[in-house]
Amino acid sequence: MDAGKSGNIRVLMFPWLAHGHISPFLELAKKLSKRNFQIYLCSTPVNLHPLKEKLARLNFPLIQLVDLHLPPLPDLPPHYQTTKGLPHHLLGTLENALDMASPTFANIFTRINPDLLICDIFQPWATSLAVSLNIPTVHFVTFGAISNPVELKGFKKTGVALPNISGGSDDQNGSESLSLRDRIVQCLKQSSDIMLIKSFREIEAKYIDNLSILTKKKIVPVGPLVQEPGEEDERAEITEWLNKKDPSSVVYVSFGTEYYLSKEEREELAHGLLLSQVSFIWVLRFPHGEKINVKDALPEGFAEMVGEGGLIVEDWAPQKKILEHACIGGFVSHCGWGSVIESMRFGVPIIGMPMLYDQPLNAKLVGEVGVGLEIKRGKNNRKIEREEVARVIKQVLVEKGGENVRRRARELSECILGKKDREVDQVADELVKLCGINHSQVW
Ligand SMILES: C[C@@H]1O[C@H](OP(=O)(O)OP(=O)(O)OC[C@H]2O[C@@H](n3ccc(=O)[nH]c3=O)[C@H](O)[C@@H]2O)[C@H](O)[C@H](O)[C@H]1O
Repeated sequence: MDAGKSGNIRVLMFPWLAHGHISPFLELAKKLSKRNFQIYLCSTPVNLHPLKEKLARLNFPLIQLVDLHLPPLPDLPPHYQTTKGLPHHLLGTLENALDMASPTFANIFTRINPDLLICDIFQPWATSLAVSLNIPTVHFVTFGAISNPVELKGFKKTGVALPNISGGSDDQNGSESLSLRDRIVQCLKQSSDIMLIKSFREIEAKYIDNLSILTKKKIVPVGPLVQEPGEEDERAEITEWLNKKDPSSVVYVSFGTEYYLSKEEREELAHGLLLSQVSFIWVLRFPHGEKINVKDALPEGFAEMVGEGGLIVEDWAPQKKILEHACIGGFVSHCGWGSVIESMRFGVPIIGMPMLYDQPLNAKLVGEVGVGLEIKRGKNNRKIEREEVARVIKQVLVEKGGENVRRRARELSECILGKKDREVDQVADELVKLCGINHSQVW
């Protein structure tokens, strides 16, 4: 970096191709651009297209979206170049396709000539490129410190598979691409001494400190970074249904953008919702090309039994808008990190139903912070059971026993609101120091 340079620091941001990663990068880009950082956000066209329209409506002149075209692969057409809606068996293919795009990324990098690269921890070749050009790299971890990257073995302890996104196994059984753990370790070894994380000390202080010791880096929390619901998220039919419900009387059910319930899980969840007698709004999603119609996807006569007591939303729902609504009293969630933080921001207690990756650890954190309870799986078969689903929903939303959780969720939401953007100011300071440029920032 050129210490003599002044003006706006130019940041190239390069998240992994997942909605749950791109959203936090975009929110950080918005906040840094308001502090005069020039941001270039790089991803595949299918990931950037919905952002183009949104950013055009909002006022972020210092954010530029940069298309990265992956090499054409027979089973990975352009609309599959994202994890959103991608059939699970293609995750490794997507990871390999991104690796194959490293020369294209190198051309983008040299054309933009950034002062700083903010990158995910799955693309070590991007970090290597920056190091070779003497440009500092900062990694931005979009999941919690509790599931910190260095202790990936923790995922095994919780009995869930690692994301097989690298095509190879985590045990590096000679697969042609790097294992997830190797990607992360290589990234951490090459990057600068600070690492950003989408978290905050009020919920993760001990895990953030532990991560700093493990990685020997200064861990800089960026705060909750929750996108405030905009008018564009309005879905009149959903708002109309919610407006008819009493305060805190409805449970919202969603499993993020990458997990799809099995038939058996849908059955148990559906019957659990019926048994709970709590009104619900349930986002029902299927991978591209595997969509089932709602009538066949749910138990026989479910719609008739539920009547106005439940609303099924297919494919996509305005999650922040729903969580913000006064009638929502709980969130049955897979505990993806983005959903956990959003539920905390809007003060909605979580009924954890973790599935994969970091989600069991996120569910553990939710319990430790006191803003939710976890649906325990069957002792022998670790399966979801309808009676347990109903028990936890009723406890969190209705019963006296859930009062502490409901109160703690409200308290944490007020704490988050009171923080404003304190963490982002510190992030901006750290990046200016790292780049050694007289950055003209006013905030
Ligand atoms: C970091 C990684 O993100 C992954 O993303 P995933 O999409 O599964 O879940 P979230 O992180 O909750 O992210 C999901 C995001 O999609 C939004 N949404 C989802 C469904 C919908 O119908 N409408 C919406 O607006 C939601 O508001 C959230 O922002 C995995 O969790 C993984 O565990 C986590 O470590």
